[in-house]
Amino acid sequence: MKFHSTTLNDAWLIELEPRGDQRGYFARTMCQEEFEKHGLINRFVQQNTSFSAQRGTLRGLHYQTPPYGEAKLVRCLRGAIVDVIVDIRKGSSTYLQHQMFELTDRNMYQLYVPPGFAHSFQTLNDNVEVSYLVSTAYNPEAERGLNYRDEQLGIDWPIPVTVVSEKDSSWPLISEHTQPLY
Ligand SMILES: Cc1cn([C@H]2C[C@H](O)[C@@H](COP(=O)(O)OP(=O)(O)O[C@H]3O[C@@H](C)C(=O)[C@@H](O)[C@H]3O)O2)c(=O)[nH]c1=O
Repeated sequence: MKFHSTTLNDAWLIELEPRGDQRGYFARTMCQEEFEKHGLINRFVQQNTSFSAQRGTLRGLHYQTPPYGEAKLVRCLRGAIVDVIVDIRKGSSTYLQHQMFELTDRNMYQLYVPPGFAHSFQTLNDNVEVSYLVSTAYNPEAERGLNYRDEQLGIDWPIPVTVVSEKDSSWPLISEHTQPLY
């Protein structure tokens, strides 16, 4: 695995290193030792998969409040997505900055999202499957979101949003929060 730093503190774009032969390829997608060497959380408690039928579907931006913050390791198994993450850690020098990454079933990239980040993705084609590991169990009481239309975030979604859950269209704007986000 190759670890590429991003513009955001502690978030990493991880490039798989496939070993090819006449059958196809083999690649590691997570390695406790290599993750530890790079200072990444290397213990995951849940693996999730989601399928989105329609191009333009948006999920997010989601996070869990402390002490239930999660690291996520995200990979697109079918189709393509743009994955957008936002640093919501108040003391961080990249606070409220976001970055967008294209993850596809071909490009061998996966994204490591540290705790204290809001996470989202938009699908770039129909029938998209995304799989991700998380380091903390799902806790509905700690579940929060940023609004994908929040102008303060200024996210330039690459294509029109076609499908979004009611929950995700109703997250408050950052300016409406009276407490720190994270
Ligand atoms: C996340 C999650 C949801 N659920 C349930 C709640 C609900 O009934 C159904 C669908 O949940 P959601 O609408 O939150 O699914 P979704 O919008 O796909 O949520 C996911 O979005 C991406 C962007 C992330 O970063 C993930 O961590 C997760 O929050 O599944 C679980 O049972 N366990 C879980 O771990």
